[in-house]
Amino acid sequence: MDKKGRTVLEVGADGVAVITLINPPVNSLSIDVLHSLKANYDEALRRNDVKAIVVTGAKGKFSGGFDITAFGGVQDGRTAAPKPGFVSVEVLTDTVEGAASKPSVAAIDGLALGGGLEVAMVCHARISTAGAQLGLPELQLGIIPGFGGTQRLPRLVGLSKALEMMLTSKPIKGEEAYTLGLVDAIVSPEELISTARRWALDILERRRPWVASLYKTDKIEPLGEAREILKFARAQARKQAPNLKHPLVCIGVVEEGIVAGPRAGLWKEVEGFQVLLHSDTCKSLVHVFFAQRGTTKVPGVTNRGLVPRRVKKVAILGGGLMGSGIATALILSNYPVLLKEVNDKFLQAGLDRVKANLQSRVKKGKMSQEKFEKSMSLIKGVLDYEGFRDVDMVIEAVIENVSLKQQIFADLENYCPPHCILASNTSTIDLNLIGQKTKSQDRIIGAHFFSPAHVMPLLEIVRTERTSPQVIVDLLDVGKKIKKTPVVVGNCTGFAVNRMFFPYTQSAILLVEHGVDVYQIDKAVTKFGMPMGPFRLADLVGFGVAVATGMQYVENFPERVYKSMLIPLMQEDKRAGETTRKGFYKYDAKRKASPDPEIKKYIEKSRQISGVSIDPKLAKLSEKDIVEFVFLPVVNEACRVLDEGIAVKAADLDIAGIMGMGFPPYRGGIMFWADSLGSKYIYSRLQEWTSMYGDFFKPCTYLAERASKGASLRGWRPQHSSSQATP
Ligand SMILES: C[C@H](O)CC(=O)SCCNC(=O)CCNC(=O)[C@H](O)C(C)(C)COP(=O)(O)OP(=O)(O)OC[C@H]1O[C@@H](n2cnc3c(N)ncnc32)[C@H](O)[C@@H]1OP(=O)(O)O
Repeated sequence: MDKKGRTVLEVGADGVAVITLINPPVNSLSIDVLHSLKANYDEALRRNDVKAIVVTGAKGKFSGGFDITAFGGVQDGRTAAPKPGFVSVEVLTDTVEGAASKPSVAAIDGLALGGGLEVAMVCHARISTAGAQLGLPELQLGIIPGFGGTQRLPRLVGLSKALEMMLTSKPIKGEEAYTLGLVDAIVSPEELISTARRWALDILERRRPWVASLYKTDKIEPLGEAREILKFARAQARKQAPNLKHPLVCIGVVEEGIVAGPRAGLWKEVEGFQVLLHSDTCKSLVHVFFAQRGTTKVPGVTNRGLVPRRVKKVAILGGGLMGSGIATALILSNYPVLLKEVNDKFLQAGLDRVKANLQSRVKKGKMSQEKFEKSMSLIKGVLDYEGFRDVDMVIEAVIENVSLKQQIFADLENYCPPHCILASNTSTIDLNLIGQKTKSQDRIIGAHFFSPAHVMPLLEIVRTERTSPQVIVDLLDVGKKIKKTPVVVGNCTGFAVNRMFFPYTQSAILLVEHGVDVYQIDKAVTKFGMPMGPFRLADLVGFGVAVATGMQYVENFPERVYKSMLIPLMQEDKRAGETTRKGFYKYDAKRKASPDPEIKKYIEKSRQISGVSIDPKLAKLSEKDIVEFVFLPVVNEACRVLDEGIAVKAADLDIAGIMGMGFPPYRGGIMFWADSLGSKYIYSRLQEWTSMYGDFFKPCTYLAERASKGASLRGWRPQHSSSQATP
């Protein structure tokens, strides 16, 4: 079998051996790289012409850490992993760090993450470039550092900072690493290797200290203080991520090192790593890691060798909540933007919203005043189309009105240059309809942002059967530049996210009409990991939107809409959600939600209209049952979305749900989670509920087929990856 990566050893006339990690694209530490690293180290330590060692990574990147593609194989036993503790203790601690006669220096450029930084911390000094990223992001994958990072990082930067870096998974830049003492010098990329070589010789000749990080004690806080820090970190972890064990394991392992000594800590790390590697959380988060990177791989589009065209100027139509949010996202990434409105008043309001969005960043310390001013200088308000003659992309974000949008697109065709991308932020209207009065169907595309657009990470890119691949590639590139995760989907009611999650509120309402408590549902769903339950979400979005969306669904999927008057009844009484201070919850002046007993009367009335009576079986629903009632219809709709080719692959739906709705990533996404329950189980539950509560729950053909074979829901790719899909 082909080897996956290697290291090379080169010995210079100065007696310094440079060992280079080579495994593109990020020089990850595959099992082959680790074996090769050990072999080269053994050789360097053995050879008489080698006095000192420098470790570095090829092509300006030290290492992105352990090879994440190897996780699956190790988890299911296909890949023979080295025995526990072999890399961490035997190779890195006892051979490299413990080398009695030859010092090692890490030369870091680009990135040193996870296992990469752990290898560097084992060296006796670290030289870095200013822009390099250093961090231990293992927790984002559901594991803890496994090559001694939990022990060495606190000894190099102190306990508080080390815990912060590990628990948030956020890397730091070389400059900060130098201030903290994680690296010993900052140099330019050109001087990196030569400085590291000299440094290694200086250590050998005792002109610089020979430091084994594992045994440093000067940065570690005294025991009493350390215990307080650990206690605080534990409380925070329990509060922020009550469903997750691995942050607590990490804190426990760090504590062991402080209380019982670093070697005991190393072994506890080995033990914790092994257990977590096989956890469902790790499997889910690794899936999410690759799924997120996979959204930009669209068969028939991104494999054609098309190069994204440069978008130099963007125009946005509409300065409302969405338009101003989109404008904010664009100027934050240095795109010059024209914001068009219909009159001065609206225009000023739009510009003010953009300003407020940026100011809130300044207030939170996330943006400097200088960057604020620079960003604001990139936006220009206009009232006509004159400035549109040299824009490369337009994003329309006006109200959801078909004839208005048709007129706008016809105007755009007249004013914008012929190459200009014509995007709409519609969340409901058919893009074919929007472009009906133009001859530019090939450059019409959906750019569906989620509110608030400058914060939410998802960008649904909606293609019609006529959108050209070049335009999709262009928008994918813009999406990446404005730091969104783009997911390419087909044209249908609600596209992927809203369509999948329409049944989310629907089944919750069905349960309520059958006697389940509103707040019990929200509690079960938030405990499962959603940022908020369906009722709190409905309040946030506002009932106006809920009713309008509901109508779209009744029109397009009448057979599977649960028709309830609950929301319209409340809306009639001017309870329309958070903005009216009353919805399913009541809100105080600070918008804090609390349950409202008054909603009982609306529920009673809507129950009567629906002709539904309280079902005593549902009165004692467990939290698990509530979660399944709410999410299995979402899975059912997701299956339809996949089967119709609206989504290219199931993993895209996982990411869409995570990024667009806040589905907990540690459950892997909606389809990944569904497969953990099994298609047979889901099918049988939906069937049972269909017989009891009607066709709202009826499993779709795709789900029925998969269940009959006992097959996974994800392991299938649509034959037609086109956007064409009729609901
Ligand atoms: C024992 C140890 O303690 C355990 C570990 O080390 S676990 C690993 C810890 N390391 C990490 O978590 C880092 C993960 N990687 C990242 O955060 C980012 O990829 C990065 C910052 C390195 C680069 O980001 P960016 O430049 O935006 O490129 P990105 O698209 O993410 O990655 C480029 C490619 O490298 C791959 N890649 C990145 N890190 C990888 C890794 N550690 N292993 C395998 N592949 C990796 C990506 O999958 C992607 O592949 P693709 O082109 O086929 O999609």
